[in-house]
Amino acid sequence: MSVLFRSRQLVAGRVFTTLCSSFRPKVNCRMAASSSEPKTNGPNGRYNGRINGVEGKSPFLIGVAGGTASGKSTVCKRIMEKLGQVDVENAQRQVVSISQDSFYRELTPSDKAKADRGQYNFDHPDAFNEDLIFQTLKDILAGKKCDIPVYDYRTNSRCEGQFITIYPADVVLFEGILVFYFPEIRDLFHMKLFVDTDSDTRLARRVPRDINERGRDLEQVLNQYMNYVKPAFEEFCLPTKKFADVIIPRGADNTVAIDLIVQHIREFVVNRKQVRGEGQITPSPATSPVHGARRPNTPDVYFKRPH
Ligand SMILES: Nc1ncnc2c1ncn2[C@@H]1O[C@H](COP(=O)(O)OP(=O)(O)O)[C@@H](O)[C@H]1O
Ligand SMILES: Nc1ccn([C@@H]2O[C@H](COP(=O)(O)O)[C@@H](O)[C@H]2O)c(=O)n1
Repeated sequence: MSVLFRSRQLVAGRVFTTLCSSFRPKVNCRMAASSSEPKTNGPNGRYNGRINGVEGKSPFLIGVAGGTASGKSTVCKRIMEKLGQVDVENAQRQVVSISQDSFYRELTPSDKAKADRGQYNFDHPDAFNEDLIFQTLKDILAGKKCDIPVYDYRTNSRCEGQFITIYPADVVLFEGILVFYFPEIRDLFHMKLFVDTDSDTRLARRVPRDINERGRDLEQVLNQYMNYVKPAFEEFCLPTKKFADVIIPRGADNTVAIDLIVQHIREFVVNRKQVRGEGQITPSPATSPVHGARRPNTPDVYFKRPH
């Protein structure tokens, strides 16, 4: 196994400076399933000697942070595509992606007026409903079905009465600019990714996106960027890069990094389904395992707890 990881590290080059420690085997699931063994507590005592602490019912929760327009949602989409999950009906999905933007606080009338003038700081941690994020992720980890608010950037508010239902899944991706900012939330993730795209590229992507998709004009986008987005990125988002297990330079262009992450997810899912005696996740034909197919019954494919 260590040979495999060493060769993976060489393939990925500088991308995976922390990946090796993420993959370091600490719990063999076959052993962990035994009730006679000593219990091994992970962050928040969640593991307790079993996969995610609840005998395979809890999803593998992945946090995906990074600056605005770094490609967080695109990376999540690529991961889902490679796992053959994009065309799967919502209720049947084994891998789901949720945006932190769904958890912006409802604005007071005066804040709403500020937001309409581009003078509200949506990049400050206070703009997010931290308690709702925490409770939602706890519910997801408990295997509960959850309703996530739908957010409308054009009105700077939630869409009244509209929710996306998240059904219990094997893997949940939670992406956003400040997903690693709040310690209690950060500690919930089993794996933490940081999408590291250079700031000129991010601005060049944000401008057309905000104009075309978020109903803004050029002046508003640039003012907001200079007054709020850039300073908040430096103060609140960038310092959270140090919490990442895997840093992904160039975002979705970095197919090597994405393939390695997908491989890790697949190993988790395969192992859990073995433990539960179920079928396996269906990879899309486009999926390209970095080191080729591996036999699912051999011990080296059992999920290795990342922390
Ligand atoms: N690798 C890429 N090459 C070109 N455009 C990209 C790439 N990744 C993302 N984009 C575009 O940049 C914009 C922001 O990407 P997105 O994934 O939504 O970022 P984030 O979720 O970090 O805000 C979108 O318009 C997206 O289509
Ligand atoms: N009403 C809003 C809410 C958020 N924003 C900006 O969105 C950015 C976060 O989303 P990304 O997809 O870019 O990660 C954040 O930088 C906010 O400035 C907004 O403009 N309006």
